[in-house]
Amino acid sequence: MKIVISGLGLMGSSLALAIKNKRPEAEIWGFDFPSVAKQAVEKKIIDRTISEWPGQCAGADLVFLATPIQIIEKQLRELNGAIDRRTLVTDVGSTKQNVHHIVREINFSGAFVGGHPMTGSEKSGLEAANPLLYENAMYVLTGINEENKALVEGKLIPLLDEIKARVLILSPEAHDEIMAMISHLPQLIALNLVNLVGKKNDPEKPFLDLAAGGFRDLTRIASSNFAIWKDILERNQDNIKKAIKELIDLFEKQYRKIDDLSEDFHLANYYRNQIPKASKGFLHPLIDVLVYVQDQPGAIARMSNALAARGIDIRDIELLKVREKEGGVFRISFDNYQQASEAIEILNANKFRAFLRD
Ligand SMILES: NC(=O)C1=CN([C@@H]2O[C@H](COP(=O)(O)OP(=O)(O)OC[C@H]3O[C@@H](n4cnc5c(N)ncnc54)[C@H](O)[C@@H]3O)[C@@H](O)[C@H]2O)C=CC1
Ligand SMILES: O=C(O)C(=O)Cc1ccc(O)cc1
Repeated sequence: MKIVISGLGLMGSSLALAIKNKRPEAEIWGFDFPSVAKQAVEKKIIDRTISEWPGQCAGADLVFLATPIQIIEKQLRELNGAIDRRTLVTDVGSTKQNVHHIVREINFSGAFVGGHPMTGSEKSGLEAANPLLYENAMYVLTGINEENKALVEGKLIPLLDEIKARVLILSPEAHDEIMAMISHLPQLIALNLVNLVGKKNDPEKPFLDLAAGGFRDLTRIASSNFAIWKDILERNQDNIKKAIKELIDLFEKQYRKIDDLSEDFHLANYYRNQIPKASKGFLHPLIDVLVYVQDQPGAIARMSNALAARGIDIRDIELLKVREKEGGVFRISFDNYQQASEAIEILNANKFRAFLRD
């Protein structure tokens, strides 16, 4: 199977690693700026680079576009005429009506289905790649039709199943409306909250020093990369403006009855409990613990066995830094603070150095 991934940043590199883990026989071709593509080959994230774009995409089984949204749009136009309907092109962009609009407008020569994995992070670039990023993540597909159905069902969905993503089919319109509310509005809320408080911070009144769990939970994504968000906000601006208005209305109501919010708390508790616990949800970030591990045989097994023996489930793991002969720093992530603190206790008792990540 020949798979092309354009854009070897957080989403593209993580996808490449996940596919390679499950399908070692697949040939993964990567496309990015030459320096990035070269690094991706050196780190064995991809098998080979595309040196002639779009020509070398011809004959591929699958092409994933994982660049910023405006580049996805540009590359769709470039691929037009270079591939035929035997190649299924899909993207991982955060908005969907825009890409379907282009596919219709140019009468795209390949097969196309929209995609949006509901996973990611505030980090970007190939260094942030994580082979487990797609595991248990919802993965939206849009615009399945008679023309692309056989390839979507025969090639794309089986691959997504293998990397343990959970496919959900939506219309591009429903996708963009939902994203405005559950992804794009939260991004703006995080920005506003951090900026509001950050501007007031001074030595006399150290707002930021005191910012604890709730503030941190709500604002992790404030560190996101504007290069990605610029396009998202532009492409989904109508839905986002509607979402902002609705939020302002809610705030105005609360402003008028700040002493009587029991109903709001009641409802919020009820809805919050309905977010599926088993999937990587936006409002359910994992709690990270950093662990120093000596470069000794079996050290990782000792770490995971110690936690498994006490019934603590590691939800994600990543090697952050490694020095030969000295060992490395692992990020291990847990479902909640309680499990994370228990894990820290167990690991420290087992002679690891573990602590909560800021
Ligand atoms: N960051 C996140 O959490 C999520 C992002 N997405 C979507 O995934 C896409 C990629 O986002 P990330 O991986 O976060 O970004 P990133 O910044 O980590 O990676 C983007 C990659 O595209 C490459 N690129 C940029 N312009 C290019 C060009 N002209 N030609 C070739 N390569 C080019 C960059 O060099 C970089 O390696 C975006 O469309 C975003 O909307 C979707 C879900 C989650
Ligand atoms: O880090 C997080 O929790 C995110 O929400 C990241 C993210 C950013 C953009 C998307 O389209 C999807 C996910």
